[in-house]
Order: sequence, then C-alpha cells, then structure tokens
Amino acid sequence: MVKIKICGITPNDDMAQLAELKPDFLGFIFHNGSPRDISDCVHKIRFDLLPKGISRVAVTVNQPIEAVKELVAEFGFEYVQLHGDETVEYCAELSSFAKPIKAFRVSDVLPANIAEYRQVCEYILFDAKGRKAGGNGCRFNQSILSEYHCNMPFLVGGGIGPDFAGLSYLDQIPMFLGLDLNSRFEVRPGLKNIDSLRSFIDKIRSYDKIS
Ligand SMILES: O=C(O)c1ccccc1NCC(=O)[C@H](O)[C@H](O)COP(=O)(O)O
Repeated sequence: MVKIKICGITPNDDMAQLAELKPDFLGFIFHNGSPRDISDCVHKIRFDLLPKGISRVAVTVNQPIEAVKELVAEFGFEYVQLHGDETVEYCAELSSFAKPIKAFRVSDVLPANIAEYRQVCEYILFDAKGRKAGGNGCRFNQSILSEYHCNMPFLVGGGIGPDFAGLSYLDQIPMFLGLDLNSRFEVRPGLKNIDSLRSFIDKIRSYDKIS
C-alpha cells in the first residue's frame, strides 16, 4: 500500500479533519523562515486529536541533537526528518531516541552517499532541490529513481500536486514507500486544502485497490 505523508501542518489546520483522511504520517516543521514553522506555536497543535495509527514527524534542519531530543520527548514524535547537512553520525545518535528520515534534495542525479545512511535511517525522502530547505513546490527528475538500488525504503516529495500522474512508475521501483504532500495542497502557505487532499488521497487509495 502506498503510504501518505502530509507535511507542514500548522495550528491553522483542523487536526480532526486531517485525521479523517487517515494519512500514515503528519509532518511538523521546526525551521525558522518557513511559512509552516511551528517552533513558536507547537503548544497550539492538537496532537491529542491524532489517532495512534498516524505517525508524527518532526522536520528539522541542522538542529543541535539535544534540541531535537527535547522536541521528541515533549511532543511524542516517532520520526525526525532531516533537511540539512546531517551526517551519518548525527543520524546514528538520533536513532537512539527517534526514527530518522534523511531528506536528500535532488534534481537530475542521485547522491553518491545515500548507502552510507542505510544502517542508521528508517527511511529516506527524495525532495526537489530548490531555493529553500524544503517546501519548494517544484519537482525533480523522477526518472533517476530507477537507478536507486539501496535497501532502504524511500518517500517521494517535491511538487507533488493534485495533477500528479507518476504513481504507476514509482510503484514499480522496489523500495518505493509513498508520497509526501505539502505546498501543492494548500489554500495558502501554512493552511492545507482539505478537499484537495481528500480527493487526491481517495485517488491513491483506489489505485491501491486495483493494483
Ligand atoms: O515545508 C517547508 O516549509 C519546509 C521547510 C524547511 C524544511 C523542510 C520543509 N518541508 C519538508 C517536506 O517534507 C516537504 O513536504 C517537502 O519539502 C516537499 O514540499 P513541496 O515541494 O512543497 O511538496
């Protein structure tokens, strides 16, 4: 089954409505400068409305490991998604208290060092290289993923929107895990479009049923 991660949830979003969509992961951004940054308002997030089956992902960029540890302990994040230059050693340390997802920002080639992260990360995320650390809303050349031969499941993000039609291609790649949805499903930065998410997720679930 194709997993769904909805990323960039803020207090503007209705957590009960998001929970009804039954995504596998919800991502929360802790990065100064992002329109989805919740660093200063994380206490307003209604984590209590999230059923257990939806995993919480903290998204960070080059944060000191102790700060990440505090976030995980206080808000119950199961995963931490890393969007900076975090090393294998950093991920190894992180893996003692949360499941690391290392993001690789790509355009036309796969990074040479992905395999080094295999022992210490749960998953990786392929995201589009852009001006910002994430949430750029643009695609990368997904044909490079057919060259991916690492034994570690991966998510695909970067400009995935309601018009996305590449699922049957991705689904043939052995370690493909699921899709990451963000800025192309927003009414405005920091507010998700629930109707648009619902119809896209329905489409993915019906693909799951017939494939
Ligand atoms: O979304 C952000 O603003 C963001 C800022 C800093 C680091 C990571 C960020 N997002 C992480 C994600 O997982 C996004 O979903 C991913 O970059 C894809 O975003 P989009 O291209 O908008 O679909």
